[in-house]
Amino acid sequence: MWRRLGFLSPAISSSKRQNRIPESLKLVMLFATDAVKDDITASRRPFITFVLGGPGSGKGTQCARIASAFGFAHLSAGDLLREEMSCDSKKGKLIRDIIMEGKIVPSEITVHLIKEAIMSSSADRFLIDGFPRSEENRIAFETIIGVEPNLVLFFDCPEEEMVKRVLGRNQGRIDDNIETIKKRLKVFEMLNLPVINYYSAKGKLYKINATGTVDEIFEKVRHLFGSLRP
Ligand SMILES: Nc1ncnc2c1ncn2[C@@H]1O[C@H](COP(=O)(O)OP(=O)(O)O)[C@@H](O)[C@H]1O
Ligand SMILES: O=c1ccn([C@@H]2O[C@H](COP(=O)(O)OP(=O)(O)O)[C@@H](O)[C@H]2O)c(=O)[nH]1
Ligand SMILES: [Mg+2]
Repeated sequence: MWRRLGFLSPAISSSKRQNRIPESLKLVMLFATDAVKDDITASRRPFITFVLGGPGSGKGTQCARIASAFGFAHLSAGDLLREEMSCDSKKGKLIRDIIMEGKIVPSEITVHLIKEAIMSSSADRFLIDGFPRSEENRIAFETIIGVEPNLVLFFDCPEEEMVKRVLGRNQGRIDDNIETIKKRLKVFEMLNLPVINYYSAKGKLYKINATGTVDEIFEKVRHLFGSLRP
């Protein structure tokens, strides 16, 4: 059942550049001592699935189905950020500006929100939807939270289909417009594909062809989760 995928073709040759860790994040990592990590991992070791794919590939839709069929808690990084963005604060405004530009919010903000959400849940299995979006995100999560994902799902969808879906989403999102979508697709290719390649090389990636109906795609996902014993 477990398909081990080889390397996907590297999208860019400059992934090293993307690995640079900003000084502010280095400091957070320095203080991510074992005591802090133990917050999450001391009493339990939750089963963690990262759910990746470009904008409109169907991550949120499939996560909702997986959550209800297999008892996972669904944490959408984008939803957590949008909630924080609605606060009338400096941080809220920073997040809004970054999302509007289709860029990636600093890792320490996103990892903190995910950590809080995991800690306030009693679930033993989590879907982390739309994260990590860059190698820097991935390294921050693994350093600060202190665990690696058990499984990484990648919804592989042609750009044309993703654009069509996002433009039809109709949820009033500030980033669901053609200008921002173009930027998000570039960011996905430049920063997210290296993360996908990383987990592929580690044998943790499960790639799903995300074309077809929601039911057809869920059938493939159901097959995978049905074979797991988390
Ligand atoms: N397989 C599918 N076929 C057609 N439309 C879909 C499919 N899966 C999701 N959608 C629709 O496409 C839009 C984007 O889906 P969503 O799950 O929000 O994607 P993502 O979280 O990856 O951005 C939504 O309006 C959703 O209803
Ligand atoms: O870990 C994350 C998740 C999301 N975002 C930002 O939030 C936006 C929307 O993310 P979401 O996952 O909701 O979009 P989707 O891919 O589902 O359309 C992204 O384009 C980014 O600007 C981010 O910076 N870090
Ligand atoms: Mg989504």
